[in-house]
Amino acid sequence: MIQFDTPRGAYPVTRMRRMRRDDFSRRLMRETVLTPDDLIWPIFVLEGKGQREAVPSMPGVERLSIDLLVEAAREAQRLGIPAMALFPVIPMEAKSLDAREAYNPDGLAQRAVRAIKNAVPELGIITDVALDPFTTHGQDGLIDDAGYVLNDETVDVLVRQAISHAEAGADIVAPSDMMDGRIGAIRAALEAAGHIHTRILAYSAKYASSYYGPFRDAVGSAANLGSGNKYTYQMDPANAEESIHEVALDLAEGADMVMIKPGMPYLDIVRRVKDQFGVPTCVYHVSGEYAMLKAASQNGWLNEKAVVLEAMISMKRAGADAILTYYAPYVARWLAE
Ligand SMILES: NCc1[nH]cc(CCC(=O)O)c1CC(=O)O
Ligand SMILES: [Mg+2]
Repeated sequence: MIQFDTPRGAYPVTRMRRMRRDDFSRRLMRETVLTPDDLIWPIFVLEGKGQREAVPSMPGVERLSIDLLVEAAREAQRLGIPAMALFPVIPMEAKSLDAREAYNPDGLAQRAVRAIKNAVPELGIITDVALDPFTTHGQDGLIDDAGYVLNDETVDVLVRQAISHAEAGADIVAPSDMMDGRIGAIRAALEAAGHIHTRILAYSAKYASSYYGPFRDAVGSAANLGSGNKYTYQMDPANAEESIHEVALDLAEGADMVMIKPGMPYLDIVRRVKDQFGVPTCVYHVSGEYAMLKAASQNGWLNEKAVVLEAMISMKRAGADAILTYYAPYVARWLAE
């Protein structure tokens, strides 16, 4: 037997395992809790009636027509999920170079908002403010002859889109495009139009991530984007300090909440932002993260419930106040068991 002539640290006065021994003491010292209040449920919305389409790269996620979306909203309410985020799937014939369908008062997103607010008024509705579902090229903005995404011209369209969402009854508008100055422009327009209660969830630190692939399949922008990329507006995954600069600007321009995206590979950013600003901080557990966990679970390689709940608690532990995740209804059901 090895003989130690000096005490090994603080042992045995301090035995870290004492508190871990029993369930009651583990519960007493648990630092982070997860509840359905932490969840935002993203849903893809389709034209038509009674339409339900699977997303091949996201097993378990479906695109729903508005009538079925309203059923899902009732389910969210029953499960105690505070809010839903809507992502419209726009038919090719409604896409254009100027993305004018984005601010059509009778567009798919605007009709979806009205239908849900009519049926389930207490459920928070978040709309995506970005042009990629509406452009023929799949970029989040208007482009010049060289294909460069124009900032200020795009912001003008985003403002019209955000106002049309607020007029339809959206509680939160969420610009996910990464143009400069759009938060300030949208805030000013909302105030001027009397929408002083409409919250802005700013995608402040949105990275140019390859984890968005399944989402682009789901909304059908992958084919339009082709071999294009979003490097001239979304952030470089190598950067962290820049996220602080981005968040500071969006808060100064009037954001109520900020979003870090993607989720698990970017938890260092979540922690930095939360520590630095102490504002409502959301994290987007994106489509590729969903696809990875789902695929491994379907193969029997991971225990789905265990790994998903671990992913959720990790995002909260990093400082997230709310988690936007395709797993939201699963998580709410597991928490209710
Ligand atoms: N405005 C685009 C948008 N909004 C949400 C996502 C991705 C979300 C996900 O992967 O779940 C994207 C993709 C992109 O930037 O190309
Ligand atoms: Mg910015």
